[in-house]
This record gives sequence, structure tokens and C-alpha cells, in this order.
Amino acid sequence: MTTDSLAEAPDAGGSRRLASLRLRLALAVPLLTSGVVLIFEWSLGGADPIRESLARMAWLVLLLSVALLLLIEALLLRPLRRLAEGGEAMAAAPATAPLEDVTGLGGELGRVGRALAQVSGLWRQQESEARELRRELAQQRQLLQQAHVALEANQRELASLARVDPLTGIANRLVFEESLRREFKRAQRLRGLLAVAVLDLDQFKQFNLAHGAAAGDAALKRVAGLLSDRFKRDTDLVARLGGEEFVALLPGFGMAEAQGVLETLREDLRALRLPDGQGDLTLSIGLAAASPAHPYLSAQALLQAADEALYIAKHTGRDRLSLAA
Ligand SMILES: Nc1nc2c(ncn2[C@@H]2O[C@H](COP(=O)(O)OP(=O)(O)OP(=O)(O)O)[C@@H](O)[C@H]2O)c(=O)[nH]1
Repeated sequence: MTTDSLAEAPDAGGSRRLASLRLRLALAVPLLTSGVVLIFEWSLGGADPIRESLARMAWLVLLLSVALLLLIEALLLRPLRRLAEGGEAMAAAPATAPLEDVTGLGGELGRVGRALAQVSGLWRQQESEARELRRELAQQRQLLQQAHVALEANQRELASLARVDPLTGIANRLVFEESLRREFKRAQRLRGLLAVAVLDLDQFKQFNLAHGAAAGDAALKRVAGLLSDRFKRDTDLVARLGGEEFVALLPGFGMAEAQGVLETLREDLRALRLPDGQGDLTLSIGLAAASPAHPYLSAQALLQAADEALYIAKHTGRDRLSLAA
């Protein structure tokens, strides 16, 4: 037995039960009425004219009820049955088959069938349009989600680009200035130490002219790498301020500790002999440090002191570290 026949089985059983019920009613009602009439006649007995006319009336009622049953069957049940069969044939037939061919219905029933077919066609069409709309909606939602993910990634990238120096990959001036303000306030509040070093490559214009801009770029990256290697603590920050100028922000470092590390850094750079192991690229550094014993009025004043120390380093021969007064 197929799935379809299984699905149809309850309906077929139902209509069989209905047909046999109708048959039983058609037989039982006249028989029962005849029985009642016969019992009635028998119980009355004799040939009384009143009894005879009662018996005739009973027979008349019997005949009328049979006629009524036949009328109901002919006028109501049969057309309904045909309509149902036509509907079933329509449901089973291909949508393109002519209605009369499929249902065998004509006249009024044909009109009803056609109206039902139109309604069913409309319903099918609307259902398929709704399906299509749902599919498009799902596609649009997926596209929207993809765009949203891409937008978030772009925003993250933009935000990080706005804070990173594109050539060297270390922090840029914006990040340094934010950090300087924050660390300066913290050092003031906690009565702690804060050192700022400004580092500038010497005669870099000359270096570029002699070895080319690409060698200049490579040298800038090496200096950024050296700075990142030397200042690794979570609180340290190294940044490129622009051109060949870098900065190191060292919370917790006084002048002496910072000086020691920065001198090592200068030696590291000199040892590289950039650009090609034969060169002589050097670095000048200005260093200022704030402490409770040597306070500064503002973060800006601390940075300016480091800048002035760098100026002195440059004007006293370069390749040296100069301390702020
Ligand atoms: N290759 C390269 N060069 C850069 C970059 N940014 C700035 N420069 C160059 O760095 C040079 C800086 O020159 P100056 O400001 O005269 O400084 P300097 O030649 O180092 O002289 P001092 O600082 O006095 O020792 C300029 O020639 C700039 O073109 C960069 O990203 N890559």
C-alpha cells in the first residue's frame, strides 16, 4: 500500500460508511413505517370507516415519506456527491486539463466547479508568490548580515588604522598624546615616576639621499622594532610622532633607569650600521622625567622639556642623549 493510498483510506472508509447508512435508512424507514402501519391496522381490526380512513392516512404518510426520501436523494445528495467527486477529480487532475473533461460537471455545478477552480488557482498562485517573497526576504536578510559583518570589520580596521603608524606598525601620535595625558595624571595622583624620551634619527635627509627612500623606510622600521623590543612592559608605550621622530613613554621610570635603557638602545642602533652593515645611522635623544622631587605642571610641559633636551642633543653634535634640566 502506497503513502497516497494510506492517506486516502480514511476518506474512502468514511464515504463507504455514509453510503451504507443511507442504504439502511432508505430500507429501514419504509419498512419500519410499513410495520407500524400494519400493527396499527391489525390492532384496530374490523371495518370501521374511521379506522379505515386512519389506515389510509397512515399509508399516505408512508408513501409521502418514501417520496420525500427519494426527492432528497435526487435533488440534494446526488448533486452534492457529484460535486464532491468532481472536486476530487479536479484535485487529482493536472491544472491545465479542461474542467468539464476532468469533473464531468455541466450547468450550475460546472459553474461552481469553475469558481472553486479559480479560487484554488488564485490560492495556489498567492501561495507560490508568498513562497517567493519569503525566499527573497531570507536572501536579503543574509546579504544584510554579511554587509553588517563586513561593516563591523571595516570599522574595526579603520579604528585601528587611526591609531597605528602605517609604515612601522607601532602607535601613532594620537595614541601617544592620549597615553601621555593619562599617565601624567596617574603619576601625579600616585606621586609616581614618569619618563618621556623623544628620539630623532640623525641626518636622515642625507641618509635618504645617499641610500634611497626604501632604505630610509627600512631604517625607520628597524628603529621601531628596536624600541618595541627594549620597552616591553605593559605600561610602556612607543610611538612614531612623524617623519624620523619617535617617542617612548615610560611610567615608573625615573631619569636614571630611562637613561640606562636608552643608551643601550642607541648602541644597538649604532651596532646595526644601517643601512647595509656598513653605514653609520645614529640617533639623538632628549629625555625628561617627572617625579615628586622634580614635578612638571602639565603633560605638555614634560613633553616640551624632552623636546628641548633633544634640541640640545642635536646642537651639541648629535648621536647622544641629552637630559632635561
Ligand atoms: N624614507 C623616508 N623618509 C622620511 C619619511 N618621513 C620623513 N622622511 C625624511 O626625513 C628627512 C628629515 O629631514 P630633516 O628634518 O631635515 O632632519 P635630518 O636630516 O634628520 O636632520 P637632523 O634631524 O637635524 O639630524 C626628510 O628628508 C624627510 O623626507 C619616511 O617615512 N620615509
